[in-house]
Amino acid sequence: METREKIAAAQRIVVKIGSALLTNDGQGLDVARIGEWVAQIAELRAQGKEVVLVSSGSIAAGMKRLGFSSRPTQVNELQAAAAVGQMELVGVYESHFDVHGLCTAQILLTHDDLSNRRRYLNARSSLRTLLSLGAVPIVNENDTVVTDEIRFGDNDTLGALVANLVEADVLIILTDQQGLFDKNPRDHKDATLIEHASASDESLDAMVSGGAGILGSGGMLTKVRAARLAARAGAHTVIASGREASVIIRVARGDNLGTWLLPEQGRLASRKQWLAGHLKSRGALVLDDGAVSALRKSGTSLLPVGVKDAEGSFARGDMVLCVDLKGQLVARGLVNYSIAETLKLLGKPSSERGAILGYEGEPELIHRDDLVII
Ligand SMILES: Nc1ncnc2c1ncn2[C@@H]1O[C@H](COP(=O)(O)OP(=O)(O)O)[C@@H](O)[C@H]1O
Ligand SMILES: N[C@@H](CCC(=O)OP(=O)(O)O)C(=O)O
Repeated sequence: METREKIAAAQRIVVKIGSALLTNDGQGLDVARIGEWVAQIAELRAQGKEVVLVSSGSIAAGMKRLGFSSRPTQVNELQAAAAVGQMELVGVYESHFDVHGLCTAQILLTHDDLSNRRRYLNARSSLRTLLSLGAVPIVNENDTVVTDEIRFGDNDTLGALVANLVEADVLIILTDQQGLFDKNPRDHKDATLIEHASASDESLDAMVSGGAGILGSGGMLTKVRAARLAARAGAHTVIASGREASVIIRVARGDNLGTWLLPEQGRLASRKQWLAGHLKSRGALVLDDGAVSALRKSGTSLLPVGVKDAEGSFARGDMVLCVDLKGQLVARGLVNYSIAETLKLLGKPSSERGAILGYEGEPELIHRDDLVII
């Protein structure tokens, strides 16, 4: 029987509240319920725990204000709705936290902010400073400056990246369902709740087809993936219903509520966490079986001799995917050579690189410190 002692012992918690829940299925922001979650977060703070809130709801709130009856499809309308709604959202949070004597801080992040190592470190330092000063950071995607290609889109992924950023022990994802079911409960009355599973369990993916509700963006699949991302930093994830009384307090004290997704491995080094969360790649390297097994079993660097093919338009220092001969993802890493140079080095021993390139360069295509196995 699994117990949730590790969750009860958590010192740093990220709470993600989804759009479907926050807006009470489209009826504008559910101000009363937001007040209940805030009171629970204030109680955790009083217990000495640190909490970062990742809150959706700007687009849904802005839609109501601007009179849209359904979620706009045009990017500029989504951006306008987010700009209007974010004001209301943080205003509601601030007035509720103020009642408990807690100060709030708004953090709006984009994909670029977390992909760029320097900005990532800046965001991490700001969040840690805010926590040390006793403020409650409220994070959302900076929807007004992102277009579809570079959006996180759903806030589950953002929640996991924030959990990695602050090295949280637990990520609590509140949504409009009791947790993860073995099939979508909106369509299947006989769906049963999964009480706990390993975050890396691939059989979970087949349970979550069917996408998001009318207001949410990611559905359950992005929550399962977020749990996997958080697990890389050693964090536990609990997916639970935000409509349960005292849900945040109960989950945080280790009650058996919702779905608990466990990390299997220990914390990855901080640089590797950043690599794992770095979602946009510029190309791919196709590895032979020997290279795949060297990476997986021995944790070695990737040498040109084990690479069969390269595609994309990457430059030195860019993120590339490493796939096996069947196209399955094996690793991600920062490549030492451009695509043109990589194509010249394919399959060659590293000792020949000077003669091939006309300069010495590094022996590895990707150094093991810049590589994260998937
Ligand atoms: N296996 C599943 N278990 C629970 N919910 C599921 C499952 N598969 C799909 N869903 C859907 O995921 C929705 C929650 O995701 P979403 O609408 O994105 O919410 P949020 O805004 O809280 O992120 C649920 O309302 C449900 O219809
Ligand atoms: N940044 C968006 C959130 C997108 C969204 O709805 O995400 P999710 O709550 O994960 O379904 C907003 O504030 O509207």
